Amino acid sequence: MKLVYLVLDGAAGDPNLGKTAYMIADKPNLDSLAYKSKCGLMYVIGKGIAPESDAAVLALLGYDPINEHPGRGPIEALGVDIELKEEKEVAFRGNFATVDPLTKKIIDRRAGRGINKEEANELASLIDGIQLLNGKGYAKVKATVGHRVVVVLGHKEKQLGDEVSNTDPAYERRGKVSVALENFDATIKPCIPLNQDEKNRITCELVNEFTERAIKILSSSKVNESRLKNGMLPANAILLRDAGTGKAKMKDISAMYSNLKFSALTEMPVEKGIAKAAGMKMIDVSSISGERKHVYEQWALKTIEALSVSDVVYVHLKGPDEPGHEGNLKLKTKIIEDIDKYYLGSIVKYLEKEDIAILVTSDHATPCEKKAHSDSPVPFLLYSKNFSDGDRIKRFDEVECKSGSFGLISEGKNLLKTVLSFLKML
Ligand SMILES: O=C(O)[C@H](O)COP(=O)(O)O
Repeated sequence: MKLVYLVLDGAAGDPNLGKTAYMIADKPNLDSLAYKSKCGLMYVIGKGIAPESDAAVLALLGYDPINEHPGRGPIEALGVDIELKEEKEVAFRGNFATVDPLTKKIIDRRAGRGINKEEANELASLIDGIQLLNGKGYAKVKATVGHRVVVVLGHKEKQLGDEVSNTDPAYERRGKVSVALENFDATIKPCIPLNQDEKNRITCELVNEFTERAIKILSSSKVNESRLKNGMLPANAILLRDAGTGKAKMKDISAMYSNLKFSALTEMPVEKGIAKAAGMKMIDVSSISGERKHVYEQWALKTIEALSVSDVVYVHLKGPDEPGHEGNLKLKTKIIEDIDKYYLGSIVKYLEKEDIAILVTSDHATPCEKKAHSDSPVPFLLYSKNFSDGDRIKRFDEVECKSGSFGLISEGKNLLKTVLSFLKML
């Protein structure tokens, strides 16, 4: 038996707030799969926790998202092949954002999301390599996808700690993980040490000086001059979150699951970094771009190819999350429909012919009404053609899956082992 593990990023919503994209979408493949599948609902990390994708994906893969978390900063750095010097460098996930340079009020946490690759690389190059703390410290900045950057702060002599707060007010640091906040004061926060350790204080000095310097340099950049001229928001600040030091290390995922072979198809640095740290075979999809129809059909082909060399193929599609953050229910629904039509439409017949199971879920809910991640439980379905007793659920959504035979899973970290055991793959 083999398994396709399909994660639709942020696709779930909260039916208590209104009809969700899953409920509205015309998704014949997901709905007919649900009818023949065993379904359920799941708190990905736990009730009351609105996870970021990093902790959520760790849980979906069976890691403890709190105690086995290598830190999002190092994960994103690994995702874009940045090596970290242990305890001499700290990595952060960053956002290009738009702020009022005087008040540090945040106008847009993502500078309107309209940053193209050339602009992002040009802006990053202006602050990459700046010296800090009178030459004792330094910054490395790498643009990744859209408004996202990886920032590495280093010190030439002193040890650095990673127990420091976020300057990005939208995510609150709780131990190794950050949780999404529904309400927050949209102002860049000072970075403060989370304990008295001297090395954390030094990291905070680096962060706060870097934040100030970045605003000054970016605000006077030619890129932002032309963005303003074209009526776009300037990307004149970097919001930092999820500090981590040292290489992202995780248990080898094959060793966790009876030496099953895992492959991964991912889009974003965070999922790429997790898959690499877990020891998965990375399937290169970087050359696939263009219209969603083409992208999803190509991803389906790559999934089928990966199945020839893997027992489990992890597929993480980012699509539905961003319109969730923008509150755009229409676009979120359309993207789910396109995934259903072009990805699942290209693979379901193959799975049935080859007797391959598929597990479909989300890493978290991103309800359009909240424009943020929420702790709402996410629906999942497990399909295998051998199931004679599917749940006869008519639609794949948050309401219908509640009555699925898997019931409500309280912690997503138990899902994969449960499913692999159920499929007798362990
Ligand atoms: O898209 C991402 O990178 C995250 O899931 C959301 O991060 P953001 O709120 O900083 O965009």
